[in-house]
Amino acid sequence: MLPFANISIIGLGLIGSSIAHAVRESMPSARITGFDADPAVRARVIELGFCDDVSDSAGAAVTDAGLVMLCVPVGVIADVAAELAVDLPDDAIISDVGSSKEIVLAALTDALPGARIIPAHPVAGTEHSGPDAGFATLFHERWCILTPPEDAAKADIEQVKAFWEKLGANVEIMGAKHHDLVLAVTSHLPHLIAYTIVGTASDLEDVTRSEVIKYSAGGFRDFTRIAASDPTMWRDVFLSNKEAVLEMLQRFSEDLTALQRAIRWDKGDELFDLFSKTRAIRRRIIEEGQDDAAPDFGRTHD
Ligand SMILES: NC(=O)C1=CN([C@@H]2O[C@H](COP(=O)(O)OP(=O)(O)OC[C@H]3O[C@@H](n4cnc5c(N)ncnc54)[C@H](O)[C@@H]3O)[C@@H](O)[C@H]2O)C=CC1
Ligand SMILES: O=C(O)C(=O)Cc1ccc(O)cc1
Repeated sequence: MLPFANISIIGLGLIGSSIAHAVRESMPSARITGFDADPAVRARVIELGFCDDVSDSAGAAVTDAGLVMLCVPVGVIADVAAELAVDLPDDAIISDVGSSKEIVLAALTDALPGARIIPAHPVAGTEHSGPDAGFATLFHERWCILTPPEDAAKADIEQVKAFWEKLGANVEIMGAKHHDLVLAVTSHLPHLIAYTIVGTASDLEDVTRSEVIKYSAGGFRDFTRIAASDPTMWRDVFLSNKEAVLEMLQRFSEDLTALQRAIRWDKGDELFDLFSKTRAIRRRIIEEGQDDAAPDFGRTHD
């Protein structure tokens, strides 16, 4: 049985379009209605044909929905929820794919009192954005974390879980606050480090830009991929998960200072011990078959 017969997707970029492609593949009889605030995106989605209907307002897109999936940057979720509030059917489940969850849960609860809210975060993506970037297999064997409010109906959680499993994801359920702490270290901090390191390299006066490009082997190249991620989306992630990101950044700077000291004072044993520990972590990830599901260094989709 289909988890949902009518699915509305608000925001038709990388994640929204990937969900649409994946629904088309795994639930071909489900009807997909889309909306995006950008008219150029709407026009492109009509050309690409991955929605059955493209509406010209968020409200019009949700009137028949069983599931509404908000696939917009976290910073506009509250506005979008307010925009569609009067048109949201009483029995629809509203969900999202935002990378930080505590703020999303608060925004949806405020804007849509009494609604059936089951936030989600597929821990899968790429550095690309827009409706051309989506693909049906994005969620295969990747984690999708649901962060339902404490009073959510079990049946609603199960229905959204079944939906993501149909798209090929493995589903985990956790509290929004815990999600934000975990993702701060596994995804948000790595992105922040990538943005920093690529920025630092491009600022160096005695290394020309062409040398940075020419010799960007291995590690640095992986960082440039991450640092090419969407600026709007990542600005919103850092501002919406401020507390956890700052906490992890504090720990990271302390560890960096310790490493700095070890290099300065020739503490080879300390460096060797740390690098052995980190190598063991990587090997465990590979052994457990999680290298593709790990968030998310070095993963490319071309
Ligand atoms: N990019 C990634 O790898 C991942 C992103 N996410 C989350 O998914 C969400 C969407 O990200 P992407 O698809 O990558 O971004 P994207 O930039 O590819 O798509 C976002 C779309 O939302 C539209 N939009 C912006 N404001 C809107 C509004 N007020 N009403 C309707 N549409 C609006 C934009 O025009 C754009 O087409 C974000 O919340 C992000 O945190 C989650 C997992 C992975
Ligand atoms: O492209 C990568 O390596 C990513 O890390 C993709 C990604 C970006 C944001 C998320 O919330 C989850 C996954």
